[in-house]
Amino acid sequence: MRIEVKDLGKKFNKEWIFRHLNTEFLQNQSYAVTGGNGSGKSTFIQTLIGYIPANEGEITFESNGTTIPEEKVFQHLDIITPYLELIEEFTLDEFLAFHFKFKTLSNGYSIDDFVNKVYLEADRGKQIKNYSSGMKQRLKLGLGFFSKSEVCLLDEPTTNLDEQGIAWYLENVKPLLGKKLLIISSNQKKEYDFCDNVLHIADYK
Ligand SMILES: Nc1ncnc2c1ncn2[C@@H]1O[C@H](COP(=O)(O)OP(=O)(O)OP(=O)(O)O)[C@@H](O)[C@H]1O
Repeated sequence: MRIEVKDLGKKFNKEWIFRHLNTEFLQNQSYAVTGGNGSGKSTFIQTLIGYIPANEGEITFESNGTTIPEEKVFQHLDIITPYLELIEEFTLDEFLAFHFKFKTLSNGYSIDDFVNKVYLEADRGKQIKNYSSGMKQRLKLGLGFFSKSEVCLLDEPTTNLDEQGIAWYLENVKPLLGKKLLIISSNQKKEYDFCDNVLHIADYK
């Protein structure tokens, strides 16, 4: 998987958040997208995956030299963001049965393995709306960590995690290095200091 970004620009009203952004994201490499609060990290991630439209430029997703049609891009990636809503009415078991109809677990993983990995065994029959914010975040991150998708995008990954949760994040994100195309949007060094490449969003003002 390779993502090519050509002359990308996004503005809200008359203000450019970023402009003339040219870069590429290569298979099995890791990238941090950094910048202060309000610099445009989340906007960039959302524009990259087509969740919000760009005002200028082009984004191409390629697999084995073939362009992936826009409507199929989602089959290749997991995106974990604070604005991603879980289906709160579902219990964990119901949610995972639904989610993994569309996505595939990592090789050799079962739903039970997934539940163990995100430390939610005791809560699998509970509706997600009754989870704490940290439990929801562990579940969301697990969807990126323990899936077979080639691309994992993490926006502010340790939001709502306590010290133990942050240690769990680091323990599980690092094995993805060299195995997935990993893009982490963050302004906290400890969330991304293991990445091979850094993109400062403010360089594209
Ligand atoms: N839907 C929107 N309409 C208008 N302005 C927006 C919208 N979404 C974001 N912005 C503006 O775009 C700028 C970048 O916001 P963004 O959320 O991408 O920053 P960020 O780097 O992710 O910030 P943080 O670190 O605080 O999460 C901000 O000035 C924000 O107010």
